Amino acid sequence: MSNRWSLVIPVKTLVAAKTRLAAATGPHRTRLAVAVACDTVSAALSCPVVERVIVVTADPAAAGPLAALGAEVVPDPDRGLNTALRTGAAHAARLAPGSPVGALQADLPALRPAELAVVLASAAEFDQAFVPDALDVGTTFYGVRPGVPFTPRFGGESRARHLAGGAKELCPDGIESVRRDVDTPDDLRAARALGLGPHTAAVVEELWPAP
Ligand SMILES: Nc1nc2c(ncn2[C@@H]2O[C@H](COP(=O)(O)OP(=O)(O)OP(=O)(O)O)[C@@H](O)[C@H]2O)c(=O)[nH]1
Ligand SMILES: C=C(OP(=O)(O)O)C(=O)O
Repeated sequence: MSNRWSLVIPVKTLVAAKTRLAAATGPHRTRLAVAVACDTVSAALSCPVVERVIVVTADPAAAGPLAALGAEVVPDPDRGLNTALRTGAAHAARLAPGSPVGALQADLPALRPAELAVVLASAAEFDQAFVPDALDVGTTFYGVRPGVPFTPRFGGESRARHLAGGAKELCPDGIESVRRDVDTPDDLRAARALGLGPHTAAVVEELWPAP
């Protein structure tokens, strides 16, 4: 039994990823998607209550750099986001059956380890818990205590589905970086204002130098 978390981070095949940023990023879209995932995974691995990060992806161009950071990579069966998450959680259960398991979106480029630690400490008090995204529409984190079925309901308006599924909603002050996922240029501006991780900052500074 451990109170440190196994976190599953799903990374979509890059050719299909971050399409809402396509017009803004042109040929740099997939490079930005990898940078964002690298910052998310790095911050998660730096969080003291995270035991391991399991990345689920079918894309070798994402798998390589994320494994180099210290993530374990599990192949994606390519049957959608929630199947990818369940696949990662099953891997976690084999490695550490007594540990809590969480799913964290890969598009949190401003993620701060201390804010993630606040979320995980709070989530550990409930059978199932989740964090709504900054717009209160989607979800950025969903997690369960050891022994509780892992039932992610991500995709689109998932906040309402996680609530309906009985998960406790966590949104204390001071976890902005955990809630700030990046799908659109406006999201990227908001994440930049919070403070981007180094991989994303390097790409963003190159594409849109600060005045
Ligand atoms: N492994 C895996 N990850 C996925 C899949 N679908 C979405 N994701 C991941 O789930 C998170 C949310 O993805 P979406 O917002 O739906 O897709 P996106 O690629 O980020 O953005 P759009 O193309 O603009 O929708 C991101 O971390 C994605 O990488 C999937 O089928 N498999
Ligand atoms: C997949 C989700 O959201 P988004 O497409 O906004 O990243 C979600 O919030 O469940």
